[in-house]
Amino acid sequence: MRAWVELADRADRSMLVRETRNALADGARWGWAAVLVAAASVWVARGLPSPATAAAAVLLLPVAAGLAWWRGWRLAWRDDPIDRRAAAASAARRWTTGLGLVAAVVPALWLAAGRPLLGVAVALVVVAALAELAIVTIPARTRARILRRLRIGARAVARDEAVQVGRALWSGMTLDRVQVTYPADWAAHSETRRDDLTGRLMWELCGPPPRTPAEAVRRPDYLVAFDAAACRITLARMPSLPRRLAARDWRQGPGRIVLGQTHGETADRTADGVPLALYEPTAHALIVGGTQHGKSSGVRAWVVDGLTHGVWPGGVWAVDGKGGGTLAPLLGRRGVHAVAHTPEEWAHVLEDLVAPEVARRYAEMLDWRAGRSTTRPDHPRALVVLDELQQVLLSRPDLAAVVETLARQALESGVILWVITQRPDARDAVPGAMRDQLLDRITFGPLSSAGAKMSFDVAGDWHRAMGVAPIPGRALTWIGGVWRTVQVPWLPIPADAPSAERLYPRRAARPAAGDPYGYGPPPPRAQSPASGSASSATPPRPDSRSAAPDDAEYDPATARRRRRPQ
Ligand SMILES: Nc1ncnc2c1ncn2[C@@H]1O[C@H](COP(=O)(O)OP(=O)(O)OP(=O)(O)O)[C@@H](O)[C@H]1O
Repeated sequence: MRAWVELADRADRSMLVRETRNALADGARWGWAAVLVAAASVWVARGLPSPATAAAAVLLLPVAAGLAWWRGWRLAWRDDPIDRRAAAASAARRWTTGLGLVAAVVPALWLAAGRPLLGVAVALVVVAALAELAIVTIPARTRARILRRLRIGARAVARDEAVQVGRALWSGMTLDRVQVTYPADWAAHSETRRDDLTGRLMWELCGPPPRTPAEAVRRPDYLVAFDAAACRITLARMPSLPRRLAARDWRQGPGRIVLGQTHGETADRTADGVPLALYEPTAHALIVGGTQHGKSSGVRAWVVDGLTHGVWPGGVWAVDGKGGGTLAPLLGRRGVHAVAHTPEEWAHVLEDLVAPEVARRYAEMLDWRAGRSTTRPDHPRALVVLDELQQVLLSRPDLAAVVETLARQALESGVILWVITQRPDARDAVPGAMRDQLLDRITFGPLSSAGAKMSFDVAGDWHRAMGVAPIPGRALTWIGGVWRTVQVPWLPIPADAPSAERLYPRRAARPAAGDPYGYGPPPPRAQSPASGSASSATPPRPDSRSAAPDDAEYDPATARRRRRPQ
């Protein structure tokens, strides 16, 4: 019994079984309608042979019509005309089925009474015709059903009959694009209203949220675009991406990282037929995703790509709060200042290496802007990766002040922060002061609606995050106001795959003796103006800036660009 129930449950969940059942049901109804019309035509053509049959038909048809009307009225007497019409249509379909059945079975029985073989042959022909009709009309009926579902969903949210669903483009039974037009007086400006409508349409198209990874991988991905001027929403299906993209040197030119393979229309360039999303970091980034979806591996690939393409001329520091070791292959590489795995190392890197460097740069920038320095500071872009910052602050709450200072001063100092977390919706996963600074957003795998909202609060468009499948390395990015789905390059660890070594920066010279982590000597501590730095000891007159070799405003991005190797 249990096995049967489980089998029935699985059949219910199977898209194929569901479509086949719908097709047979719909097809049978249409088939019965065809049989009914054919039977009536034959009957009329033969001159209404039997008065008794004619009388039965005359009686039966009004009874059927009356019962259909009554059923429709009873089912929906309280509701609006749309529901009433839908109920009446469903009742009419059932009655057509019943009458069609009578129209097919009665003559077959009548024939079979004297000539059984002929009766069986007629029955077989009817069944075959019905089955064929059901099969041939599967695509048309599936399309009509999908559009009907969208119409019902859109109207339920808009509460207005003027919502129109149309201009659909199809590939077979797959909906590639559809437009939903809403009335001009509909409250489309309200974010919750838009979210409701998009959520409902996505639900109708993609089904309920997936329960297993396999379901999620099969789930289609649609992009939603609002056109306020035309009062229109367009849902467009995203073509699928590869499940793995091997890392390589894409020759994207200096200063840019290859985020991954994306869809043709959002690609920045194509390399060997692969549409690529490129990234030139100018803001801090929040990187989010459930466990094992490829966050740390993706960051490793991007850091390495950046190091080998001059994106981080100021170098990289990494604080691995999980201590998982995914970033360990970066240790000792050229351009990598430090990778910290333990609480002592986190403190050393943040307090002794990163904080002084940021403070020094910040002081130089202030001196320049205040006119106290004649030399425009040259701050090559550097990167600090903070993986599971929550863990770091849990073990070392004393580092909170350093982290807060970083959040305030890093960007102005030409230092970019990448903050990685598994739980964007957890309280204190990322300190509030820092979170507001993380403008670029990247999520790996699917998110809960709360997680999606927290990750993409900047966009007000969070429902897009629901469509990304839990494929390792599959990410959704919100950078510079553009949504992109990418498959991030997979860069193995050289210890596992020695052939990957050539993609990493070369190893630096052996660490000096007495250097516990192999990080090299810390950079000089920042000196406050009061302590007598070169620039503050003899503050130049305000107009001395005009004598500077380059008197443009200080801009960390420009400073970084000037230093970028060609
Ligand atoms: N870009 C990718 N392409 C294909 N597979 C990947 C990719 N990135 C990661 N993987 C696979 O997913 C596994 C987990 O990756 P990773 O440790 O980076 O995930 P994570 O999200 O950081 O997980 P956690 O938060 O638990 O550390 C890897 O061991 C690898 O097998």
